[in-house]
Amino acid sequence: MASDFQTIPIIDIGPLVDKADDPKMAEDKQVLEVVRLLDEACKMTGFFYVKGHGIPYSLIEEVRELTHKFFTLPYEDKIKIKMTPASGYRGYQRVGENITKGKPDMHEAIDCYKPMEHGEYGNLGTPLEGSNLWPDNPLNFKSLMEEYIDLLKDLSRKIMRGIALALGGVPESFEGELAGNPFWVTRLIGYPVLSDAKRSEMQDSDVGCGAHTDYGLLTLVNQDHNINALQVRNRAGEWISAVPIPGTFVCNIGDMLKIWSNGIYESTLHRVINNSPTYRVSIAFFYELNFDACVEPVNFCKEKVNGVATVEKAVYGEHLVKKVLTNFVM
Ligand SMILES: N=C(N)NCCCC[C@H](N)C(=O)O
Ligand SMILES: O=C(O)CCC(=O)C(=O)O
Ligand SMILES: [Fe+2]
Repeated sequence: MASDFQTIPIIDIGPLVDKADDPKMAEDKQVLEVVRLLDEACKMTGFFYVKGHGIPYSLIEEVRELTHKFFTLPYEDKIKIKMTPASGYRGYQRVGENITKGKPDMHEAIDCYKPMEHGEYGNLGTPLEGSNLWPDNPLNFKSLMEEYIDLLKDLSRKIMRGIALALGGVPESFEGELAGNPFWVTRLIGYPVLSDAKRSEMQDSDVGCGAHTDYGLLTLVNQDHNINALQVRNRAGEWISAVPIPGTFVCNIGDMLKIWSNGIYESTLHRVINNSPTYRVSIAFFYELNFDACVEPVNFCKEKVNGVATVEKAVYGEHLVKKVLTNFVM
């Protein structure tokens, strides 16, 4: 259960990243200390920063710089990769097109999903079938993003090995049938500057992204420096800023991990409000389960609450498709 946290912990995951593929990782003192910190963070806040992750600083900066460049292009250029139902909901969406709890969000974005072949998951996958739409300007956009996504996939797998241990499982708990072929989502997001009048009034309609939880296992957010916009809700209902810490990722757990852990870890509500005079970019990478994975509370997490399941099971792909179809009314 989330607590009345006032700050979000920073975890140096260096030892976990180094030893995540070592068969003896679960006996390593330094790894176990990282695991303990992950457990505490997942229980207390559902959010934490990671440092010592091994992703080059220059790459982290460059993906945001290129994303800034794309969003400054004229609208006619951006809609060349327009997101539609026919594109598998992949591509560019303008400000206001994404909807959270019935209200348009004040952000534009490029949405990407793991490529999916026609018929790969039967009817379950149909709405998301396709491959990603990348702009041809900036020139190296596609190759840079694909490199970034590959690295974040592997990093997430390693963090999930730590989280598996934290919950009392084996390191491979989130591999094999459940997440051996993990689905992923990447959102490149831009939050425009509000007019001065709006900034002083701050109406509801000026929310960059309304309060929501993420859908899968683990999210890694790479956000612009010097703008406090991402906010996380604590148990008392206060919104706590996830202030940018250059070189780190903000990590948070999603709905599927809440189910698997029988609610021992919760997917914490968060929102984005860019009330600053500067355009803000963030790259959110979502590491998920196998698209067709059916997830239910694992026995050893049920045992911790008298053997009772406190959450409903779900098929990941169904949960995602339902969300995507209500996020965009087209
Ligand atoms: N894949 C994720 N988590 N996307 C979050 C998108 C923003 C919230 C969305 N409109 C909603 O209502 O869920
Ligand atoms: O822009 C951010 O900092 C977070 C975005 C987010 O929460 C999401 O896309 O799910
Ligand atoms: Fe989110």
